[in-house]
Amino acid sequence: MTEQPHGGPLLEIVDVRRRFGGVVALDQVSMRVEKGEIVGLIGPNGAGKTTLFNLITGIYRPDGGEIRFAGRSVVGLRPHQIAALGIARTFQTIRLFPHLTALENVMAGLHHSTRSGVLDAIFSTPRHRREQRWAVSRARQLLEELGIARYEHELASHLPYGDQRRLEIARALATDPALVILDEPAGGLSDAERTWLMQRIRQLRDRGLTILVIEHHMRVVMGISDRVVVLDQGRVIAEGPPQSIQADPAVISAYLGREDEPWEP
Ligand SMILES: Nc1ncnc2c1ncn2[C@@H]1O[C@H](COP(=O)(O)OP(=O)(O)OP(=O)(O)O)[C@@H](O)[C@H]1O
Repeated sequence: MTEQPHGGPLLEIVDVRRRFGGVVALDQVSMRVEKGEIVGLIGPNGAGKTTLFNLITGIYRPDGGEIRFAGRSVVGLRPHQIAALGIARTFQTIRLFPHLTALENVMAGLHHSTRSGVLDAIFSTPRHRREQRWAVSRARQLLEELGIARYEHELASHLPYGDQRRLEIARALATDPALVILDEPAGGLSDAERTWLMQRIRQLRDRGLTILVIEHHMRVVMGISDRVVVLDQGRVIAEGPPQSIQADPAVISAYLGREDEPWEP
């Protein structure tokens, strides 16, 4: 993990604002994620959740406010620079390299941890061969940990949907991040797959990883989160442990009458 020890929260978002034309997607949003916790980010469709993820990971720039990771501002950094600081993410719509194998997809995530360059690769230097062996064995270990080792040589696009989601997580973990940002990891999964995912996310937290997760599926988000932050129309309307969020009148009324009914089991 690349983050330096410091006193404050691992991720700190202060008064962040972002508009798209006339739409105010985020309006003075502040929140924090402490090291070693799972924070769930919920809210009705269009609340601004994905926009916030895109600001944290450098895809968009905020119009105002501050985003600090391990005490340092990441505003204005490029996505790959933010990733190198120790933030990894998965996407709402799976983004794998479909024509690479499962193993190669994870190795792509390992790329920044290796030091050999193009010339090392062309001349197959001892350093390059050593690093390749290390990358293969680390990638295999991650496939094993995510329960998809049997697909090592399968093209990513040939994996069943739920296993593609697992592969995305394996690839995110390959960068050895301090913070993992998961965008609807339970989307499209079966009940059994969701239960497995919840256990796995808690195990990652227990091993010291910090996790920020957008999730529409309430059983999942309430089951895994240490804290839940609720966005509605670009503002934080509630924040607290899952039990208090489920009983919060502002949260219930934000969801009432919406299509994405939140409280299904
Ligand atoms: N690139 C963009 N261009 C224009 N408007 C955008 C863009 N991205 C987001 N928005 C708008 O910003 C608002 C917040 O969208 P966002 O996707 O962040 O919400 P969300 O909470 O992630 O929703 P969902 O749960 O449906 O994914 C919406 O009104 C959306 O239409």
